[in-house]
Amino acid sequence: MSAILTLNAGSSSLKFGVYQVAEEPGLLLKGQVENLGPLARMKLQGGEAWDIGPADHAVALHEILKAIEPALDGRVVMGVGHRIVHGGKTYGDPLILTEEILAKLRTLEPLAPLHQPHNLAAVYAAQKEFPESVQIACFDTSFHRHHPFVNDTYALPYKYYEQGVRRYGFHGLSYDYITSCLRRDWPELYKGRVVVAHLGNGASMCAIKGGQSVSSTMGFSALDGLPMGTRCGQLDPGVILYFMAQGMDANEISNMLYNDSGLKGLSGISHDMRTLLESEDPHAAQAIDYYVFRIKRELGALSTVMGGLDGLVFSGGIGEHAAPIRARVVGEMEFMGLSLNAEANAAGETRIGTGPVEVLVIPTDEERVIARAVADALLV
Ligand SMILES: Nc1ncnc2c1ncn2[C@@H]1O[C@H](COP(=O)(O)OP(=O)(O)O)[C@@H](O)[C@H]1O
Ligand SMILES: CC(=O)OP(=O)(O)O
Ligand SMILES: [Mg+2]
Repeated sequence: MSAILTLNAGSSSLKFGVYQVAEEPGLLLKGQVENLGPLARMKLQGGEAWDIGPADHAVALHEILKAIEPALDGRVVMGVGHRIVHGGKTYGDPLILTEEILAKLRTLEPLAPLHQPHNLAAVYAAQKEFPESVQIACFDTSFHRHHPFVNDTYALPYKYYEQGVRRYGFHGLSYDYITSCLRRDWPELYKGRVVVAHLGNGASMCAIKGGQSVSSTMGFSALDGLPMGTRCGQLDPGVILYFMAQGMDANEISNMLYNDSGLKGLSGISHDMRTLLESEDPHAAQAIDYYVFRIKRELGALSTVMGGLDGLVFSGGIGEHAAPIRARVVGEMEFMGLSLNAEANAAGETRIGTGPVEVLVIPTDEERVIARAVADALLV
């Protein structure tokens, strides 16, 4: 008997899935270590959750390997699928990792410092733990690889585009999953113009037309676009020049933009939307206002790119669970044909709009997209 393991290192979590090998992989166990930092928690799908104390990605992986043993129940892990956040301009489709490819992926670490090093560390750990398994990379950038040039470039000297300074876009495994749900359950909408808002600790939005990514709010790195838990989102590059002129070096600037900005930096309270929504501090309200403002701005821009909007889908930790954020976005975009069914939104239903633009909440499942890719590789 054999099994598939999936590992998905996000910026605040390490998510995993264990599946039976099949064309449509059969789920055996799913869970995550969330809130990485001093107070991390292990959570298994279906309820069980426990504190594991301080945990970085390495400790989380160790805990996960312990937690999956009963689910494996003697099955041999034949394939481990990894979310690899950055594939650069070379890598798109899922592939079996070799030392040579891993070396190339390591060169992309500076472009995604909150993810890529942890993604690759998980590959080495899995190779050691399951020596008979193949390691499959599934790239977060892949869904966006076919953007039209105008959505793929910056207005820099062209040689930098050729060097790979491009708008890659991320959260592609999540968008891929949501698109597969639309194709199955909302076939008319699937053919139309949809904006998906993946609002997790990292956050981006994507314009998807006829099932294809047209434009994403994220670009060269996972910093651009929406403000996030600790990342700044869209920023005038002049601000970076100003910091440099003040004597800050690249590490200091990077640390500020990736770790100390976004909801955390603006509120001075927390990176976690739950804490901000509960807070009465006016700085929490200001950070939420900015968050909602940017989502609305991007929704307008992405709709324009597609020539209109047929549906908006919320996903990711905040998109799936923060009803007040959804209510504000939808309520403040009525002029574009969005309208909220407040009861359905508060009750956590899938369909929360009253039309004419469809508004949906679809929980993402990056693990399933990864598991399908591993099954494809194992069953050839
Ligand atoms: N009930 C909730 N209300 C508001 N925000 C929530 C809620 N549950 C989770 N979140 C937010 O979701 C974030 C985690 O989202 P997730 O997509 O799992 O993260 P990651 O980017 O690490 O994959 C948390 O940081 C938290 O801000
Ligand atoms: C790319 C990215 O920001 O991922 P996550 O939301 O999982 O941190
Ligand atoms: Mg994530």
